Parts: sequence; structure tokens; C-alpha cells
Amino acid sequence: MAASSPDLLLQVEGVTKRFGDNVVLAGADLEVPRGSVVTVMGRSGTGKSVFLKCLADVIQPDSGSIRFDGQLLKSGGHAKSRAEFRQRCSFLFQNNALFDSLTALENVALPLEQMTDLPDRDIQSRSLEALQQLELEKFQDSYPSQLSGGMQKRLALARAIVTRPELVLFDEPTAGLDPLRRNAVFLMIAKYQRQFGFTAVMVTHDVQEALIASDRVALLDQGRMHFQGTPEQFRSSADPVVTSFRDNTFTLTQSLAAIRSGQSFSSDDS
Ligand SMILES: Nc1ncnc2c1ncn2[C@@H]1O[C@H](COP(=O)(O)OP(=O)(O)OP(=O)(O)O)[C@@H](O)[C@H]1O
Repeated sequence: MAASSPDLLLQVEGVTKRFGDNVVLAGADLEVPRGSVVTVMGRSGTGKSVFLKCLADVIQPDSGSIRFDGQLLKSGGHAKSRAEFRQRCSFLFQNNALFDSLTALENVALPLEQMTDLPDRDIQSRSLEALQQLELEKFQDSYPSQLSGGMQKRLALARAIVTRPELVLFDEPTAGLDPLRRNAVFLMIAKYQRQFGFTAVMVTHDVQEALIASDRVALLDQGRMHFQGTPEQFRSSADPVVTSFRDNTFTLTQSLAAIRSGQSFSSDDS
């Protein structure tokens, strides 16, 4: 196992995860420098969300190591370091996971109520501050259903940053959004990542946008990170796995071959 590096906020080595016979992660590594935006890409079903959930301590890997700020996070023991990790890390879910019956302010206050001993007065002021930072203070008494899709995403981000996390994990933050909204979400992440200085790990299907918005990208393929590097290195890589993913020819060729040979195929399989 490599020594932990002070430049890395997160260091993942050899993470494996299987569900029954389905080996999803077969020794995945990832290095996440402090203050950076790192995006994990890969074809549908390759295990990107499973990998992110392993980082978020939502799914327990079968083996491998995850170091956060030099500390080893382990399932079972080390309850203290895991509890501390949960305080220093936030997860932005694909569907925002807002509570419909709570107002915007109440949604944002929730993590502080659950994870801190702050008095109500401080919870209130910190929650309002997070709403202000995301330009949502006018909507503090609105319910999520009364907000637009983009505002809901901002509200979810306000809730994710209210605990002042050092690491924010984004699971497909632009899923289901049209191209304009997608751009707005990437801009929002870049703006607030700079403003608050958190480190971000993101999973997305939006390759072009990820290459613009990230400091580093990784390509998950067959359970391992086939590539890790800068967007420039990714763009210029001649590695066949990278080029086929990048140029989307693999999917297209496979799909066309399947259609031509009369096999059934699902467009979701790409
Ligand atoms: N809780 C679970 N139990 C069993 N299998 C699971 C579980 N979670 C994920 N899987 C399986 O793990 C594999 C990877 O799923 P995952 O959602 O991580 O893929 P993905 O790369 O994020 O896909 P997409 O880009 O389509 O969201 C799939 O085969 C999925 O069925």
C-alpha cells in the first residue's frame, strides 16, 4: 500500500465490491488532490455510483482502502474516524433527496440538527447564511415543489455545504436536465467549489462538460480506473479504451452491429 500523501484529501486503493456473482469493482484506485474537482466517467452500469457510494461510506467495499485526510476509513471498527468523516463530507444525490414536507430553510437546517450540537439560534443563522450564499434566501419558506428544477439543485447544494464540508460527492448532478440547465449546474458547482474551497468528486455522463469543469478525470472500466489524469491528457490519450469511450464509437459500433444482426438491444445499455 502506498504511503498517504498530504496533497491528497482522498486516496482510494484497490477497492473491490461484488453483488453475488456480479463483480462491480475489481480493484479501483483514485487519487483526489485537495481543492480539486475530480470526475469519474464510464459507460452505464460500470459501477460509478457504487464507487461513489463506497467513498460516501454508504456501501461497504469488500476489500481495498480509502484514506480521507490520511486516515484509513474501515468498515466495522474506527467508528470515530468514520463519524468524523461523515461530518467532513457531504453527498449530493442525483434526485436531490429534498424533503417535500419541509421548507427550504428546514431542509437546509436538517444536517446541522442531525450532526451537530449547535443551539437552535446558530442552526437558524447558519442555514439562512447557506441559503443566502446560494441566492435562495427569498425562498426560505417555500417548499421544494414550489421551486424550479435549478433552484431545487441549488437548495440541495445549500444543504450539502451548510456543514462546511471539505469533500462534496456529486452523483450525476445533471441527470435529467436539458443542456442549458446542465451547463448552469456545472457553473454552479465550479463557482461554489471555488468560493467555499471544498474538494469535489463527481460522477457524470456529460463527458464534454466534465472535461471542461474538472481538474482531473478518471475512466472506470471493468471495475478499475483505466485512466486517471488531467482533461488534456484524457483528450490526447491514444489508449484504445479511452478513445473508444471518448469518441463513443464503441457504443455506436456495438449497437449498430446488434441491430444489423437482428439482436435485441436496449439503448440504455450504452
Ligand atoms: N445495492 C445493489 N445490489 C445489487 N446490485 C447492485 C446494487 N447497486 C448497484 N448494483 C449493480 O452494480 C452495477 C453498477 O451499478 P451502478 O449504478 O454503480 O452503475 P453506474 O456506472 O453508476 O451506471 P449509470 O451510469 O447507468 O448510472 C449494476 O450492475 C447494478 O445492477
